[in-house]
Amino acid sequence: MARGQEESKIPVVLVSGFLGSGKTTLLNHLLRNNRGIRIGVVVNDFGSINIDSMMVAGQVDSMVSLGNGCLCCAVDVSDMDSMFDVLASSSSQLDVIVVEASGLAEPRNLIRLVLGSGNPRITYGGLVGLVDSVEFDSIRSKHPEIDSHLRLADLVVLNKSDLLEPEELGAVESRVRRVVDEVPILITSHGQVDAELLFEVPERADDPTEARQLTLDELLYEDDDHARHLHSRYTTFSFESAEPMDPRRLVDMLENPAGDVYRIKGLVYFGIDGYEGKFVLNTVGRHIRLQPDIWKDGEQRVTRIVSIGTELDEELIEIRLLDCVRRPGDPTDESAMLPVHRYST
Ligand SMILES: Nc1nc2c(ncn2[C@@H]2O[C@H](COP(=O)(O)OP(=O)(O)OP(=O)(O)O)[C@@H](O)[C@H]2O)c(=O)[nH]1
Repeated sequence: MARGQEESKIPVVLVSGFLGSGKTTLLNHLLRNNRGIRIGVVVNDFGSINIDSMMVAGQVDSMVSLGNGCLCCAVDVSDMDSMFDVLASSSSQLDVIVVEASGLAEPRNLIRLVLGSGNPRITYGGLVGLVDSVEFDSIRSKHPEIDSHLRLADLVVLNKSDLLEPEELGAVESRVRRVVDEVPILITSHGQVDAELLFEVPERADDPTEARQLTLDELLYEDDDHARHLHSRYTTFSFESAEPMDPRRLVDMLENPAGDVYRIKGLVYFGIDGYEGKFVLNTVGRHIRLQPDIWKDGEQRVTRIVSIGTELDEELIEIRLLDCVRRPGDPTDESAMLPVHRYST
């Protein structure tokens, strides 16, 4: 364990990966299967509605009631250091802090923040780079900078292996291997990574000193090419409606999203007889999921949807989403839910 080096220090492990690669899924898995490790969580989301933290918070709530010391904080990058102060306070007694980077974050900047933290109890615990094995090639062709992000990782997690045939998966793994060279690659599905594996600092197989490429000085003085900064190319659009949504029009919109939307996530309220619960919405590229869930006590019945993409036509997206709001005369019986069932199992 990284802690072994200095008993009082808490390793901060960064989890990065492009939009939709499975960071929240991995985090939820870790929190559910923490093996008694006390995990503090920082969610650094991008977008005005912090859906990731809502999802993770759902897990953390239940864990807190079990008394295992999980914390969850949604923060902006600039708040990270004060977050570390709170998390590392002696009362929290955490074993590790996991930071879920926004899908658009530059991992180098996050590493800088951790290495530059003024908190004496914090130590950099390594970077986990998630890869969506299905989308790897197409993301890379649009964002060649992904290669350098992955090379910073201590462990590359090749996720969504369940969606590929073994042969295809092997081919993707070889391509990732060519990019990351000696960085260990772990093949998983649904972010099922053993907590104990992540909370060690993996040594590079060939040269343990290579990790020193990430010294503070080098990170601070290396000039980022901001023209290629992912944030500058991606925008988010947040939508909220207290009125229920029409399932058929919403599914149609998801199947044919407006403009260059890469990822849609959120919570949907249909309010159909027998389907009064919430639906957790996740689309990655053409992959759509609408998973039924229950509202927590006191949770507002609203639909919240965040669209993420390049050069979003916000006006058009809003028109399309407003068109999905239920109108008088729309069916409200069980059959109205049929289009949703295609994506809810
Ligand atoms: N089939 C399959 N689906 C997965 C796997 N991992 C994650 N997913 C699904 O992929 C979608 C995106 O996963 P998230 O965990 O939200 O991804 P993320 O990286 O946190 O996404 P951003 O916050 O947008 O960057 C969700 O619908 C997940 O259920 C996997 O291994 N296999």
